[in-house]
Amino acid sequence: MASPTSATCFHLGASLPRWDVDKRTGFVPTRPPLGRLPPGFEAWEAVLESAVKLKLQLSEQVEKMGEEKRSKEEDKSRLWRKSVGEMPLLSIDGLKISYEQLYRAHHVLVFNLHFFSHTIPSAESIVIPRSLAIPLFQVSKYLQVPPIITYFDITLHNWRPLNSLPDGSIPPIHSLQCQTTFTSTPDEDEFHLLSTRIELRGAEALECVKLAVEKALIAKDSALEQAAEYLERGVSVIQDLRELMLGIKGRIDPEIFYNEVRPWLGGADGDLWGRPWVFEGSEEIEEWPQRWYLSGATAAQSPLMRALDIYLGVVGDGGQSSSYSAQAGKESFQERMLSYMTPQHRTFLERLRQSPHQLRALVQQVVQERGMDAPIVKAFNSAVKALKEFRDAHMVVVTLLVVGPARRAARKAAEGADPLLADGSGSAGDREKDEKMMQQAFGGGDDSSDKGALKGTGGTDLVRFLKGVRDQTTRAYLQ
Ligand code: HEM
Repeated sequence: MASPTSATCFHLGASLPRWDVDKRTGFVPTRPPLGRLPPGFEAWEAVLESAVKLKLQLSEQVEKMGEEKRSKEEDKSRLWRKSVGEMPLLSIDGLKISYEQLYRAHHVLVFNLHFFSHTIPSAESIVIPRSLAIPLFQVSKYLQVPPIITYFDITLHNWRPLNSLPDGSIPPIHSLQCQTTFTSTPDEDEFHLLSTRIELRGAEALECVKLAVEKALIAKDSALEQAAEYLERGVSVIQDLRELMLGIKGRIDPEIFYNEVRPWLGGADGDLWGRPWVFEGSEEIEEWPQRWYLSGATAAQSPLMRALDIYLGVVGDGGQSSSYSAQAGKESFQERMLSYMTPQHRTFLERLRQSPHQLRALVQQVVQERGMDAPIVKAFNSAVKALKEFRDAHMVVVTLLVVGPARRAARKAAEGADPLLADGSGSAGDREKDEKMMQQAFGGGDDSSDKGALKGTGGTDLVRFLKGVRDQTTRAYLQ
């Protein structure tokens, strides 16, 4: 087995700050994200503030309202969109002095973009005015992230502590609130903050696995024992992530989530009426990177989950059909998700993936030399099991919040009733009921032939996709 060199032990620890990754908070910034742009950018902030205060409604909801209410909502959103068109065209030069300002600018502009696009009546086309489109494209180009709402905007950079934080302390996971939501509902707050909490708690798992790699490289008895101990600690953190995930039950009303929150996060490729999003003036942006995608925000863009997958060898299982491997001529979904992350996080993950010292390979070597009973082998398999169980919990939550409401809506629609009047029966549900529903959703055969397959906000055929990733995780077990 390879012995460590200073370079190999050094490879991640020293580079953490450079990649915007902290060993205490992971991919979440250590300080609360900026809450407001400097006064010169007040026009963008004011428009966002007014969208939130006006409680703008999704056009798909408005079109189901009675005539009077509908026309009131349409007038309200039309006036708001007019105010967006009347914003001055601001130069972004003044923002370039700090990443915090640029991140806040992206956050504000993409919330404005989604308020704008998702309130346009179905009979009208979606044309984003220059006053919004041009600065959004400029900021996105500067940051090298897509001009659309991403996980970074709604999760990693969308929180503030409930109480002020003493200098140097890390954000307390249970005492946070969102900076911006579309619906001002506690359900939406909980939804975004769940991922923020998981990212924050998960930082310790990353650190443990990183230390386990460093110890495993030494390959001596005592170092391998220490590596196993670090991995076991990582296992208990991943188990905490599962508890956090399941703890969401009862805190988000599935019908509110499915009908009122989730549609706001949809991207340019997911319009219900198939309309393109036209960005006025975007052709004036020089050297615009053509490869950017414009799908909606999804936690599949989570750098934490990707890092755990890389560490535990879930990524890169040589050519087997999976969400990480591309089909001929097509980038895989997971590859595409990388392009929604910041270049710092992308590079961090790419470095991790290309590292010549992969934990799974190191542990595999131990299997050959010492057999399956070696503590590090058992600890590695426990970590894979914990990650698989986290994915099972995720599928329970997806069943509760997406599959269940979608089925109820389809049933009501087929019966000719208004799907929005569904009884919300998914909100309580005991464990047995959840699991039965999950079995029905995920337990059957491959639904790839289902033309009307349910889509995630990231654009996947979600049942098939999530089953695939779970199976891929089980393939990482060592035996
Ligand atoms: C709470 C409500 C949640 C819902 C309704 C939900 C829904 C979904 C859906 C529909 C997908 C399929 C991809 C797509 O968007 O097209 C997905 C994928 C994914 N989600 Fe979630 N999700 C939730 C929470 C989370 C959280 C808190 C995390 C972790 C931070 C997470 C991590 C992932 C990952 C990593 C994927 C990619 C597939 C995988 O690696 O297992 N999700 N999610």
